[in-house]
Amino acid sequence: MDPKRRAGEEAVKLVEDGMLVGLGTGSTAYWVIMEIGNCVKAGLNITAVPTSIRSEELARSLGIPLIPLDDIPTGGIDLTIDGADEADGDLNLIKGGGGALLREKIIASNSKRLVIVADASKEVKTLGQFPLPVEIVPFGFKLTMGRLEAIGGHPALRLTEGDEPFVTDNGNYIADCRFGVIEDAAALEKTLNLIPGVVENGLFVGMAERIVVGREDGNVSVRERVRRG
Ligand SMILES: O=C[C@H](O)[C@H](O)[C@H](O)COP(=O)(O)O
Repeated sequence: MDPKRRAGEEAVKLVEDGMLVGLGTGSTAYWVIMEIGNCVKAGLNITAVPTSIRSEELARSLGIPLIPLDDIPTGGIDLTIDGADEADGDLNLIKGGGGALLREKIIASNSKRLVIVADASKEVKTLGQFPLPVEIVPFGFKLTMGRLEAIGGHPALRLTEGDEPFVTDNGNYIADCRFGVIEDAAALEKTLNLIPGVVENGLFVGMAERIVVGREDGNVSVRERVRRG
């Protein structure tokens, strides 16, 4: 079985009756949503909120009950299960390879628990090999990219296969940045979000509670965040 599928199915064991569940985005979260769909068909009673239009469509097609975000209290999501592009030893993450980082971060920051599903390729010692997605507004995007360049981000505008700017679910662009090794993810996250024109960035610092990793040998490993201080 695909390691991503194995991780997804294992993580869904954390979903309990009555929960409000955040549905992630991407090829690993796909398996989470599929498995939640199976559980709902088998009688699991949950409601869910999606992190992208793609995940919303998939969830709807599977009959997973969705509720509008505006109908839930701040911080009211019980559990969100989502993928990641990189996860370091402290479970700090790079997300947004699929362009869903803004909605994912809003959902994650309103979740009591964030559980990450991944295959082993996502585990890294230090973040930064995967280009860091930064969501920027189209207005003045070249100026904003100049600011990202000035702080060492070497930004590249994400393009579609047709060479048009990739547009997020929120109508924005993505600048994929190469900062090299990211020693202080918390500081970089803040610095980026202070640049006018930047909406959000793909660094998720101190948010994930645990990571469920599907491995090629058929095993699944679970690692929890060590709380410091
Ligand atoms: O924008 C996309 C999300 O952050 C994904 O969760 C992330 O890119 C990981 O996706 P995948 O599981 O497909 O590698």
